[in-house]
Amino acid sequence: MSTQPRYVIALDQGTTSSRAIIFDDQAQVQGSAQREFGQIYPQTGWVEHDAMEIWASQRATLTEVLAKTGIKPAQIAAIGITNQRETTVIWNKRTGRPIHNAIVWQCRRTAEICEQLSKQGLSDYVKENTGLVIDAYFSGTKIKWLLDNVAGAREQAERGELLFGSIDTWLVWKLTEGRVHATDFTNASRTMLFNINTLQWDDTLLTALDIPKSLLPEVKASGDVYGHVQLGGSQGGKVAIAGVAGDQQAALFGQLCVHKGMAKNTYGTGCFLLMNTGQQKVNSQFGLLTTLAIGPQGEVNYALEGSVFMGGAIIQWLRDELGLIRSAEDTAYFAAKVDDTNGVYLVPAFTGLGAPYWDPYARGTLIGLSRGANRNHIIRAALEAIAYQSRDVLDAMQQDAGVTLSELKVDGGACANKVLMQFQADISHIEVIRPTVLETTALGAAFLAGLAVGMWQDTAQLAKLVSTAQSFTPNMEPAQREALYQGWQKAVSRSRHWVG
Ligand SMILES: Nc1ncnc2c1ncn2[C@@H]1O[C@H](COP(=O)(O)OP(=O)(O)O)[C@@H](O)[C@H]1O
Ligand SMILES: O=P(O)(O)OC[C@H](O)CO
Repeated sequence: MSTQPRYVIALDQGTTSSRAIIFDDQAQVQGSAQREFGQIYPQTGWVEHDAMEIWASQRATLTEVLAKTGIKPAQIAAIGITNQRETTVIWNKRTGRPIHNAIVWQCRRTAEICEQLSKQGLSDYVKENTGLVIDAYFSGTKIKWLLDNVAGAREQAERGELLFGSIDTWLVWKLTEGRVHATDFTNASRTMLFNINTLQWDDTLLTALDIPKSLLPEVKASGDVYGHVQLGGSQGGKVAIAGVAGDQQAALFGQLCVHKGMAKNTYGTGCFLLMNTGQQKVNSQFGLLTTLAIGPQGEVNYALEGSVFMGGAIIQWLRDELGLIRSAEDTAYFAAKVDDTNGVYLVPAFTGLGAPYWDPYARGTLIGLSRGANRNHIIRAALEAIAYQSRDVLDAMQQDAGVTLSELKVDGGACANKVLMQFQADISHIEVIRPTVLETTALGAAFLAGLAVGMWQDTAQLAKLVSTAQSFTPNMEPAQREALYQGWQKAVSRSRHWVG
């Protein structure tokens, strides 16, 4: 067997599981390992992870994927890391132990801190300098909460004994045995503490949130070498950690959306639609976020992002709460039994609506029911809701960026569903392009890692390695499309401002 380093490992640390995937130099998956870990809900609306469990699960997948494939550390050119974004860990730099569970991106406990920031008149400042809206989603207020609520934390932080990290930073620290405390631009841009104009930590926001700068990691390019990890014990070897990016930006890179005007939609638990806007920072007028992404040379680019909270999660609800299906795959079968939803709309505003509405008071609505409405119609309405929400974001994005997209690249678990993909093409009047490798997030991290150590030369070479598995061409009359979409907008308006 050749010992040439012709493989890269992507560590994909997600909200519900940790994965390790080995890609070869043709960008083909050679093996993978996955471990789920616990979700901790201490109170309504609070979500935590045990950062030590995350580390253990990620380390285990790394060991397992090497054992499964028989690939030796010497054959690994580099390891890339991609991660659930915003989730916040603070640990003691001497002991390497977290001072508290990680506060997860979904956690709403800091809503009050956000209200105070808004009352201080910081909304415009935050939008202009971080590209974000003031929201509990991002790391900044989570850090403040930990410093204010964990006994002794603030004093320790002021003595320089604590470190903050998003999950990438935590994993790099652990993998390098405490030698490297760093993050990348894409993850930094989700903290609400990072100035996306100057590419520096923002002193005004650090002061407003009372966060000592000594807590913060060094910020590096996504395609830099971050450090080295010893793989395979004393018989093994050192491998570079080269390539770090937040999962949605990694997926954008994995789809090779590295130029202005290229967009992808990831259909996972939620849907995350990102468009690369190149060196141009677009300030959204329609409720989207401005965030950092990665350009063709690994340089910092800007992107617009629309986050939809309920994507594939609607399908889990049909399965787990309504018992209408046994598995997510069943939805395509039942939905295909009917031509349309018979006028039924499902607005999945279970936790309010994200982009472009940002209405925390909206609630789920099943509307348009008539005596003939049956299970198949409701299942179809659930699938269509994923596509309608994506169209909402897509329309906002095209208006903000002043472009008309000719194609939308897709990935994520739910894009396996052909009915959903065809309806997305129809309702958005756009060509939907599904790649052969659906693990685009991991592929993006692998690409960054391989490029950083010279296993691949440039993105033009990478473009030759990826292929389209299937494309879905729009095939709906304009009048029908607009009538359906108007129905959706009417249904959305009925779901809004329901509570509070
Ligand atoms: N064939 C399918 N049709 C519709 N939804 C699906 C299908 N397969 C998976 N899903 C949904 O996709 C989600 C899983 O996708 P994945 O990319 O693994 O998400 P995440 O990374 O957010 O955990 C689940 O919410 C599931 O309900
Ligand atoms: O772990 P995922 O795939 O649910 O992604 C989470 C996002 O990064 C949150 O912003």
